[in-house]
Amino acid sequence: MSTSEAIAMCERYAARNYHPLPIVIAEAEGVWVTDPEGRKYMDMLSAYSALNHGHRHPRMIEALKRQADKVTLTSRAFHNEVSGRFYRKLAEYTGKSRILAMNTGAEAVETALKAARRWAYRHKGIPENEAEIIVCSGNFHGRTITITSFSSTVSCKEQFGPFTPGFKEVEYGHIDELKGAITPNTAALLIEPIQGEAGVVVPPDGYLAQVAKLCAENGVLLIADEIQTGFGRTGRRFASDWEGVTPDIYVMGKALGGGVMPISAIAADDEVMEVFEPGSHGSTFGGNPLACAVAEAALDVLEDERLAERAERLGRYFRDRLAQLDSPLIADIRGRGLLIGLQLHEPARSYCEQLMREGLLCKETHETTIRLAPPLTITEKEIEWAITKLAKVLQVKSSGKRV
Ligand SMILES: Cc1ncc(COP(=O)(O)O)c(CNc2cccc(C(=O)O)c2)c1O
Repeated sequence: MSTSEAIAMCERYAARNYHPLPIVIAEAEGVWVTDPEGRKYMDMLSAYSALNHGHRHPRMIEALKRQADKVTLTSRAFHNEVSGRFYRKLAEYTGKSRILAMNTGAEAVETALKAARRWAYRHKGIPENEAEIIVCSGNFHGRTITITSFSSTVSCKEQFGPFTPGFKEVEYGHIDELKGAITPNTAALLIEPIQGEAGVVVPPDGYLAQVAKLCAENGVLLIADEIQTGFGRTGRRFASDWEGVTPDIYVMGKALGGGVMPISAIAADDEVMEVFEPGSHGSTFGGNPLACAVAEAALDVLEDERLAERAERLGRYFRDRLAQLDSPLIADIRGRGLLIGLQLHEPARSYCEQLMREGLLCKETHETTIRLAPPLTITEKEIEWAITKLAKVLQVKSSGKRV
C-alpha cells in the first residue's frame, strides 16, 4: 500500500481524534523507520516515550515470539508461569512489595486513584466518599472520564461532563500552594515528576523532595506518574530518583512493554495494595503472560544495556549541542536525560513538518515546544545527524553560525 493510499484509508475510516503528520511508517528498527516508498526517517518521538528500547529490539521480539509459541492469555482466573516472575522483577526494580498489572497508562492511573481512596477510608479514617486527591496544573494522566475530570486542558475535557468529584488542583512547582491545599480529607497527591505533555516541564530543583516530605508529614500518599518518565527516559530508573524520592505508589506504562506490547502497572507496599481483595479490581488482559514475558525482557535490557546511564550521558550531549546552535528561534531547552523540550518563539507545527521533510520525525506539544525523545539506544553519531537537520530547519549552521 502506498503512503497516499494508507493516509486516504485512515482519513476515510478512522475517527479524527488525532492530527498526524502526513507520514506512513511501514517498517522500523532501532531509531529508524521507513515509509511504504522506502524513504528513511529518524524517530525522535518514540511513541511518546514508549520506545525507550528502540523499534523491534531483538530481545523484545525474541521474548514475544517465544511466549507466543507457548501461551498468550489465561485471564486472572488461573495462574501462568510468567506473570509471577515479572511481578517479582518489577517489585525488585521499584523496591515495592507488590505489583498490580493493567494494560494502558490511564488504567494504571485509575488503579492508583482507587487504591488511594480505599486506603484513605480504611487506614486514614477519612469519611467515605469524602477523600480528596490533589493534582497539578498542566497535568496529563490519560483520557478516561475521571482523569479528564481533573485535566487542566480545556480541549481534553470540554463537553465530557459531568465530571468525577474529589479532585483539587494546585500550581505545579509551587510548594506553598500544595501546603495550603492539604486538608484532613486529603488522601493523595498525583504528580508527574517531569510533566511530559505540558511541554517537558521540569519543576524547580528540590520541589519533588519538598513534596515528598510534605506528603509524609501529612499522611498523604504520594502517587508518581512515571508512565512517560520511567524506565531510563530521564537518565535514572525513574525521574523521582533525581531527588531521591520514593513515592508510595509508582504508576508505570509505555516503555514497560518494550515498544512491543501494551502493559502498565502500579507498584506499592502491602498497606496500600491490600485494599484490593479478590473481585475488587482487574482487567481481562491485565498481567497476561505475553505482555509479562515482553516486560520481563524489557526490564532486563534496561539494565544489561545500561539505558538509563546512556540517556543521561547522551541527553546532556544532545542538550549541549542544541544550545550551541544558538538559534534566535529557540526560546528554551528543557529536560532531563533524553526527554527534551525545545521551546521556540513561535508555533512549532510548521517546523515539525519541515523536519519531517528532512527525515526527522518529531511532534509539537503545547503549540511552541518540539519534544525530542529518541529511543535510548540512539548513538552520538545519530544525534549529530539529528542536529544537522535541526540546524538546517532552525536556519543556523550545526556549528552555531547563522546561515
Ligand atoms: C504521564 C502520562 N500518564 C498517563 C498517560 C496515559 O497513558 P495511556 O495513553 O497508555 O493511557 C500518558 C500518555 N501519554 C501520551 C502522550 C501523548 C499522546 C498520548 C495519546 O493519548 O495519544 C498519550 C502519560 O504521558
